[in-house]
Amino acid sequence: MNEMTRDRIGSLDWEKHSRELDAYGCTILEKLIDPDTCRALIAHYDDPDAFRSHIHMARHGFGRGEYKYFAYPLPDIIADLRQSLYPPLAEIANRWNRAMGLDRHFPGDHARFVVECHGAGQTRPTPLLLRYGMGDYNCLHQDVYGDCVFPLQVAILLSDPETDFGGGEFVLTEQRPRMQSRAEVVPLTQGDAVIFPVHHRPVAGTRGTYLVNMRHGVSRLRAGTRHTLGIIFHDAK
Ligand SMILES: O=C(O)CCC(=O)C(=O)O
Ligand SMILES: [Fe+2]
Repeated sequence: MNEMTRDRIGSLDWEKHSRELDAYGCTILEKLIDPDTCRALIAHYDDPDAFRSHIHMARHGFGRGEYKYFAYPLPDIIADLRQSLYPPLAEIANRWNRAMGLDRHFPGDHARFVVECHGAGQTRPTPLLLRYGMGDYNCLHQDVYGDCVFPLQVAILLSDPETDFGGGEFVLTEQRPRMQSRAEVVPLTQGDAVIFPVHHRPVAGTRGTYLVNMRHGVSRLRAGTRHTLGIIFHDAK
């Protein structure tokens, strides 16, 4: 693993990010990726050998725009990010499971978790690059690909909202039992990563902990082109 990525991620203020995830259902890692690396990642989009599949969202009713799932072996930087981001997130996921009274315990390192996914028949990699042009959007959704689910995921904005695109905000919605839904718009600058729940999270209420259902998506692009890197920790069937 790349020492720099691991050290940088290890030295982040995980107590703060953990608190923000508990309070709001999302947290931002500012400037996780530098602009040169963002551009290098965007350039991968046109490499035909890097991906296992190419999805046109409109064909599936997912929105408008496209994305590609990376093939194994992942490019080094993506493998590094997936491995380095996983351990602090597994601690949060395990704490959340305890709060929800679930037995499920996630192993401390990603390689061991991937073995569990593979055992459940989920063997295809899920990190993806997304590309949106003017008028494109991503409908609210949940990235569940089977029974083996790691409950947190990360999206990294590779484009610069100052110069590359307009609109295209990252949006989260939170459906609370017997209550109206809450929306969160996440302001990202180039290289920022947002951490958010895949499908639900626990919220501490006056009468104990309850589960809220979460979805994420992207609002319509008003101008330009927007690229994102998505890091999902479970593999797919
Ligand atoms: O483009 C985005 O910001 C959202 C991408 C997404 O849905 C994901 O990474 O799972
Ligand atoms: Fe997604």
